[in-house]
Amino acid sequence: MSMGHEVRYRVRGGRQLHGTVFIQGAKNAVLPMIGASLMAAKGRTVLRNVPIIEDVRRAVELARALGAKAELHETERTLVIDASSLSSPVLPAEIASRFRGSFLFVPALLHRLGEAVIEGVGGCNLGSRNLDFHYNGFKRMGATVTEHVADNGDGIIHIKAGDLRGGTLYCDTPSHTGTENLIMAAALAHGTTLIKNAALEPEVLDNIAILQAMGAKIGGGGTGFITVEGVDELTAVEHTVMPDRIDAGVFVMAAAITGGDLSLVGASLEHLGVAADKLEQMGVDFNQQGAVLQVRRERTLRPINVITDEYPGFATDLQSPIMALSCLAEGPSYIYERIFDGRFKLADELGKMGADIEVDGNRAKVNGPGALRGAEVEAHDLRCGSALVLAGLAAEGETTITSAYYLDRGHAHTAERLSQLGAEIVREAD
Ligand SMILES: CC(=O)N[C@H]1[C@@H](OP(=O)(O)OP(=O)(O)OC[C@H]2O[C@@H](n3ccc(=O)[nH]c3=O)[C@H](O)[C@@H]2O)O[C@H](CO)[C@@H](O)[C@@H]1O
Ligand SMILES: C=C(OP(=O)(O)O)C(=O)O
Repeated sequence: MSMGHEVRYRVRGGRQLHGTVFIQGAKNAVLPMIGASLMAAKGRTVLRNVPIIEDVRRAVELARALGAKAELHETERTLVIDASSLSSPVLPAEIASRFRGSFLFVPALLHRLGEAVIEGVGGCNLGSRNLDFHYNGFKRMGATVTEHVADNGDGIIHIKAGDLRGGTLYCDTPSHTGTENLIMAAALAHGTTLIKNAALEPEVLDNIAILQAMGAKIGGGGTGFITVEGVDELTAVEHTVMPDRIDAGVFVMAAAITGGDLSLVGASLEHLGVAADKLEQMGVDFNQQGAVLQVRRERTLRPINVITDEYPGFATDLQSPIMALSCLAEGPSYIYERIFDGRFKLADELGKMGADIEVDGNRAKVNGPGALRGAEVEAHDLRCGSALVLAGLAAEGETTITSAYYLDRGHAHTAERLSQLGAEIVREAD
């Protein structure tokens, strides 16, 4: 992926973190909401608590490339979208291939323009990441999907909507964006849709909430069986994006890896699912006080067993961060990655910092405890990046993290927020 510029983080380890940190709005909630806002043929959608991350900047560029008006007010963390002028069905590769969430714009294009042309879909490279549940669902609703090869050799996918009608749809496994895309496609389709094996993630529920406010008729959110009764139009609304549970999880682990204590504004123990229990077993103390989650780690870190799963299981996006944390645990930790087949490149990077990790397919054994030392390491994907920042916070000496655009895809103001808590970290871009 071409970045345009190189982003690096430099971290000097050894400082305990203390203080209060604001958890950003959720990346995986705001991206489908931007897609949803493009379904409103008139009016302006106002999204609040928008995380100022690279994926949101790309989504704004993409919305504009499609003809919508989109203004990101960074200080106010507010995004205003007027999709009345939506005019192009083409998701151009140079923007869309930089983030996975671009595919969440497809339902709006199908309903508003009758077609979508996909030149590329991006996101973190985590092994095979198929979209068959999405395509199969669109097809069952009456769309046709064709693929041809462009002059430059790239595959281009053309979806023609025809007259989308409700039906019985399913996900083979409860896909997060797959569920969101099928709900959005069904929201303006004729008739009723049933989606079986739907995802239960809190971000899916937040997306259902904004769609309901827009006028969509959706039932069964959070149960695995979602019903959608198609309506004729959706109206623009104002909505506040939920807090990012992965950002929260990373700050919990920043407290844990440095032996500090933090107040996380907006973090919810419930949204952490099984990750909260695993962190507690490792030695983290939690105290939920309304919408502020207090965390501290005073005890020795104990080793852990992690199996990633769909919500409320252990989130795959927190798997890399907990691998970094488990390097310091008193004994061997076992990690089984069930969602993505290419998410262990981090092990080699942590190895450069002195960690002892054995990888066998989708299973890893982290032989703790081992002291981490600063090194030059590469963020191969977003969560690899956040894990390396955590490792850097605990390492002796300086850690330089390159390819850190990936980290900026999903975390806002990382260096500023950590510095305020006492960390020594700077971001450099050239
Ligand atoms: C923008 C966004 O919300 N990204 C999140 C979303 O990604 P995303 O929605 O892409 O993840 P999915 O839940 O769809 O993918 C889970 C698994 O299902 C497979 N699959 C998925 C769809 C499909 O049509 N066919 C198929 O085989 C994938 O290859 C993967 O192995 O959920 C992931 C899992 O919680 C998170 O890591 C990502 O941060
Ligand atoms: C895999 C991730 O995101 P995306 O689906 O946007 O690539 C992630 O957030 O770690």
